[in-house]
Amino acid sequence: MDTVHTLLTGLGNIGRTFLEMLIADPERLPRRYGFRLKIVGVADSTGVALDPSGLDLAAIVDLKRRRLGVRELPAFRSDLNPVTLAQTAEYDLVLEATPTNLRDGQPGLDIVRSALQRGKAAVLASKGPLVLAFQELARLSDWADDLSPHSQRPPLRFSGAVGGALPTINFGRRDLAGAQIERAELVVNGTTQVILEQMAAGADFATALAEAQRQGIVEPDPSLDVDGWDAANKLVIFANAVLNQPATLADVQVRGIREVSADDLAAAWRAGGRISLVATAVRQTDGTYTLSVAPTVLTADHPLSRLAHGEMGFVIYSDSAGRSTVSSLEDGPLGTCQAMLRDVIDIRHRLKRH
Ligand SMILES: NC(=O)C1=CN([C@@H]2O[C@H](COP(=O)(O)OP(=O)(O)OC[C@H]3O[C@@H](n4cnc5c(N)ncnc54)[C@H](OP(=O)(O)O)[C@@H]3O)[C@@H](O)[C@H]2O)C=CC1
Ligand SMILES: N[C@@H](CC=O)C(=O)O
Repeated sequence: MDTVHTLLTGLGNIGRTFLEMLIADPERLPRRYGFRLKIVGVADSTGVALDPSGLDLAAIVDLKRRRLGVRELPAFRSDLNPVTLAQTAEYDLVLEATPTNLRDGQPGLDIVRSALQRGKAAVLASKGPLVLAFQELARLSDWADDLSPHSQRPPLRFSGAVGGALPTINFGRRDLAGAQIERAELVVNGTTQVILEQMAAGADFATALAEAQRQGIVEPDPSLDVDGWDAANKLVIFANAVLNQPATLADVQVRGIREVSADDLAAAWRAGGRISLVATAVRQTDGTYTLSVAPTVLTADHPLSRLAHGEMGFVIYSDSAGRSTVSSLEDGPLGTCQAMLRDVIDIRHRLKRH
């Protein structure tokens, strides 16, 4: 049985849920895919634990549920931080789920950079490294070879970073290959979906935000969701990864949901539609895309107007595939963890070929 030695950085809603998912069915990967994930290193804000023979996942989950840190673990390493862990440990793959930091992308950026520089694979849930350094990370990884299965560069995957289980990146790159995307409308922020639905049902903003937080989908800094930056992050990643446009946040016009009123919401719902925070890319005659994020009225005839219960979705118009609509109703952070797992399985298949 093959073993993929793995680091997991960030043990919050995503990192902890990922471990719970592994614990819930430990035989799923070996049975169906012929390999095991062995978590040899973890990191949270209290530090790093490392055990080359494999950490006790149940103990880590128990610790995090009690809001304690990895410094309590017997395998705690006071001489390491998350970046030096990625730089020095023996492993095959890093799963990165620390907070999205739009100032300098740290610590996620140096974790992923170090892993790729050492030829290790990386799977990200966090968006900061991709938003701030997509082109650099692409050059270090198999993105430089257009994800060729024959690439000798380490694999980089992040399908969960752009809408969790919603297959935004995979669909755009793989299933629309050969088509020219004319317009993409992405509803990829679950938090604002929940807030706007709760407010439409009569809740005030604070109560609506608290409900999204209870579901475990709000960013550590909720203004990233509410002010549109999480959706803008995802649009920047989509632009780089799918539209081949090396966009940055400066290229996106961003408006969040703070000015949406209960009256606006009620009017949209009464008319059979809804309001969602939509990230839009529109192809211009020169081949570039304009990028924007804004609360948008989706009238009853819009393909995404039926999204409900925090559901996310996208509609993409292309020259040859016509109109493609995909949606995903996820159970809190678990959908993102599934997306990370599908990335791991994809990577495993690629590495096995070499
Ligand atoms: N929640 C979701 O539904 C989704 C989240 N994401 C992305 O995944 C990432 C994690 O999100 P989420 O799990 O919700 O966030 P949380 O705030 O729940 O967890 C963040 C984790 O990172 C740890 N951490 C904070 N600072 C550092 C540091 N300097 N070094 C190492 N670890 C650190 C925290 O430690 P401690 O436990 O000690 O506080 C915590 O374990 C974010 O980038 C987010 O954008 C992507 C898709 C969906
Ligand atoms: N805060 C994000 C989490 C996933 O990226 C959201 O609400 O969608």
